[in-house]
Amino acid sequence: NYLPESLRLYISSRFKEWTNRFTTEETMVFKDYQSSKMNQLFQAANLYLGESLPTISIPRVTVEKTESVRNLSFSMEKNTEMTDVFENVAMRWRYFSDCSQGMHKQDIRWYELSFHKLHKGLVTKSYLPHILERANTIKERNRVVQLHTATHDFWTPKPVVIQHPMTFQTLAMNGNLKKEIVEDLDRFMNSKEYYQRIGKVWKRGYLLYGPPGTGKSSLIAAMANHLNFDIYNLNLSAVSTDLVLQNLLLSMANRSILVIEDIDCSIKLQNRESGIEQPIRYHQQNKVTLSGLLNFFDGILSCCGEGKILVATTNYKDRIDPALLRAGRMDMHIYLTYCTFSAFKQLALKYLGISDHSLFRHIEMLLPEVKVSPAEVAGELVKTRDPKVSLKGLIKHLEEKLVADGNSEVRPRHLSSPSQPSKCQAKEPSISFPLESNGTNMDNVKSPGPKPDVSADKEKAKMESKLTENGPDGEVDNNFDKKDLIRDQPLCHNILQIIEDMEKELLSHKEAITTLEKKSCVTLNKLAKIKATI
Ligand SMILES: Nc1ncnc2c1ncn2[C@@H]1O[C@H](COP(=O)(O)OP(=O)(O)OP(=O)(O)O)[C@@H](O)[C@H]1O
Repeated sequence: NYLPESLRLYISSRFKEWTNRFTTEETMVFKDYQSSKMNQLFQAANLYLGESLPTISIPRVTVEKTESVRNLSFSMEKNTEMTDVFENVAMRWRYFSDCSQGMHKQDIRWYELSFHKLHKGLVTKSYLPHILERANTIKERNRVVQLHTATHDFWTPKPVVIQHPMTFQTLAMNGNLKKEIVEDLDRFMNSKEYYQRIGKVWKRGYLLYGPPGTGKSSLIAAMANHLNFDIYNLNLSAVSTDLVLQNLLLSMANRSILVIEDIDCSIKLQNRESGIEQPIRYHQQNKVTLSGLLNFFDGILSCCGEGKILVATTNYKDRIDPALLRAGRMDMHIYLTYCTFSAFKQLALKYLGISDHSLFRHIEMLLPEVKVSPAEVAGELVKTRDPKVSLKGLIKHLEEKLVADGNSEVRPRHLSSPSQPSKCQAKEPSISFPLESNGTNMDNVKSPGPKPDVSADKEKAKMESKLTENGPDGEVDNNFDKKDLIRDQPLCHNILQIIEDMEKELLSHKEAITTLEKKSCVTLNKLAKIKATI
């Protein structure tokens, strides 16, 4: 205390210098944050050392398991040390943590790595790169698939961990198609150097299209699980401008799948060909345009990050602007179709644990005749665990659908065009024909025509009842007087018009009945054939 401080500091630094001459050890420090940025070497060391901690003898370790990782994580306790051996050289690691001084107190953490000074070259040139590479592998292995959604023009800060059980093993799909998709994904993932060599951006676009319930969302989940990629789900109609769209894309992590579901619902059809650039949403303040979207596919997607996959889904491929569909934007168009027998067998194995059954033959005959989605088949199979009961339920469902599909096409001609409604629609004919042959009725088939005008109907019903000498309920109307007609010219004119309308309507009913009879015969024949085969 008798010496001035500057002199004390000088003496202590010279003393350290002098003692260092005799020490053979060197130490590197890895702080968790460097200039307020996360230090990648600290993180890498954390993962790398954590991997060997369960295998070495160490008095205390911290173990944790969080939702965002797959496996247990081990880390060193404060002020403890361990030794790692790399190329026969001992590397001594110590872990420290402390509380920072100042206004905002926060934890600071750091590792110290000590080694013989002769091995400094080995540490910087080989050991540290090895740690970084190993940490990347561990990170990938530990990763769980997360779902990011965009709200208020940003990705949600807390993504949801998806534990979707759908994988390519459980996805029921025509064997070849599944194989082709998996091969395409694997080829893409292993082609980073190839893309670089040919000067192409490392990205791939898939268009999934097909009727509802044919497994488009399930396929996306299977892709994400296969690649262990996060999913970024983008609803274009919730994005306000092209600029926001760009920012959203730029903030996506690498190795992720961008999903745009129901792309046909978000984009104004043919807006390029018409020459008028329409916003995707029609409210005035929204300005995401098709050209914005194309730039987004070609430009931004091309320059940011690597290994990006884009998946767009639609139920109606023909509603999408061709500009979006061309190769380079959508490289693979995957049509997901109604349930085939091969897909059914996969579902039966998954849901009932059976690979064959005497009822399979019946189902094999029915499936090509019925438009049924895998989702519907899965819905039937999941109802009970008893294979026989479950398969019988499915057969009943398929038979009912077969009959309904066949008959729903049959309707009086004038009703099939909603833009030209019949003048005599009040009674809603034909739609609810009961099918006596098999007990199925058509009550659930919707009328395509507009709702009838009830007041006008009452008037017509009155006229018609007079003409037919029957009341609206089919009772005989004895008050009808034919002399009234001769006296009243305008009334005659109206009646003639009604007669013509009724004739037309009756004719169309007749046609419908004939077609229905034919269809019923075809359906009955089909069922008879299936029965006979069984
Ligand atoms: N190919 C399939 N293999 C196994 N299960 C399937 C398949 N397709 C559909 N399913 C089952 O049906 C459910 C609904 O299917 P999914 O949501 O994938 O269909 P989708 O084509 O995306 O339908 P939408 O067009 O209505 O969004 C799934 O959760 C899954 O259980």
